[in-house]
Amino acid sequence: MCVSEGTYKSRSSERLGAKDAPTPCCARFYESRLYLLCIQRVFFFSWEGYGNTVAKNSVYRAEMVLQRIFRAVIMGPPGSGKGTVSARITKTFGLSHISSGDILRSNISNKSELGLLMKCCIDQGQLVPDDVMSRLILRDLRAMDHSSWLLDGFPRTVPQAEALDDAHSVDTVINLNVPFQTIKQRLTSRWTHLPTGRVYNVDFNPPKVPGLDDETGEPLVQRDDDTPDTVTLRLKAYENQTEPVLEYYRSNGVLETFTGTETNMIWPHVEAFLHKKLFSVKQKVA
Ligand SMILES: Nc1nc2c(ncn2[C@@H]2O[C@H](COP(=O)(O)OP(=O)(O)O)[C@@H](O)[C@H]2O)c(=O)[nH]1
Ligand SMILES: Nc1ncnc2c1ncn2[C@@H]1O[C@H](COP(=O)(O)OP(=O)(O)O)[C@@H](O)[C@H]1O
Repeated sequence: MCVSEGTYKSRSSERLGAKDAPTPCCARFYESRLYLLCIQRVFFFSWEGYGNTVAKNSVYRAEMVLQRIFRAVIMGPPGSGKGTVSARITKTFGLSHISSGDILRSNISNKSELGLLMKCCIDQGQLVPDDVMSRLILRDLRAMDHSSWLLDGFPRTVPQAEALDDAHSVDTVINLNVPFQTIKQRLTSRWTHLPTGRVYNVDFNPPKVPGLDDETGEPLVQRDDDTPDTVTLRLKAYENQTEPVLEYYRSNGVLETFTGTETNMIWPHVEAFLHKKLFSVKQKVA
């Protein structure tokens, strides 16, 4: 169901408080005549880049082939290493990786009107409205009915988590708990290969040739929303809108939190946890 402009505004101001009520970008989504058109496009658009990512990731390691579908979500503040850890999870366990940010950026690169409105939200450090986002992701998940997946960047609000729950059951939620101070420095030195979402960092994992993607040789870019001011706004949005989702999953008994300041220290714990989790899923089925 589409949320009306009035409903959206009143829900948002309840959640954010009057001073944080929706700012021009999101309001423009709803005021614009484009809105209905956007919703339709969310249903019918197809993204080649996204299809390729899914295809690449669907090669399962033989020993990890599951007899039951396994669905996971990875959460954490911007820059906590969700993309980096997701790449390791997909490589090790063969889950298909779906990144909401990559899907949005792929849409933006098409220069559609919907994409421009999304870019406006992203560049202002705001979240894209829930109903647009939920339709976008759930539509893609419907096309993966028989796959195990790892969802990165969605849900980011409680209504998004509820929309996901209505459609799919989530086996586990991996929460990367990394201090904000660590994050700020990482994001301003993040370089991204936009077509695949591969990320690099001048300190942590620099590309072999500065400025170029290791696999394709294509140029890397710094994201427009990785500036210090926008990072501050994104962290605020995380605190206000995404932290309640952690509580939602904690009370559902599926949240697993990993705390630290370095991905290389966190990763072995995530890997061991998933090994155990996947093994127990397999045992239950056998
Ligand atoms: N210095 C440092 N950088 C890291 C570490 N882990 C990830 N990064 C970098 O931090 C940035 C943000 O990581 P990313 O996986 O994109 O985080 P996401 O925003 O949560 O998806 C990227 O440039 C990564 O290469 C780490 O342990 N140390
Ligand atoms: N589930 C979502 N709901 C609303 N907005 C989203 C969602 N996922 C991504 N976005 C938008 O895209 C931006 C970039 O997301 P992402 O690539 O996941 O960033 P990061 O990995 O640094 O947290 C977010 O700051 C937000 O504006």
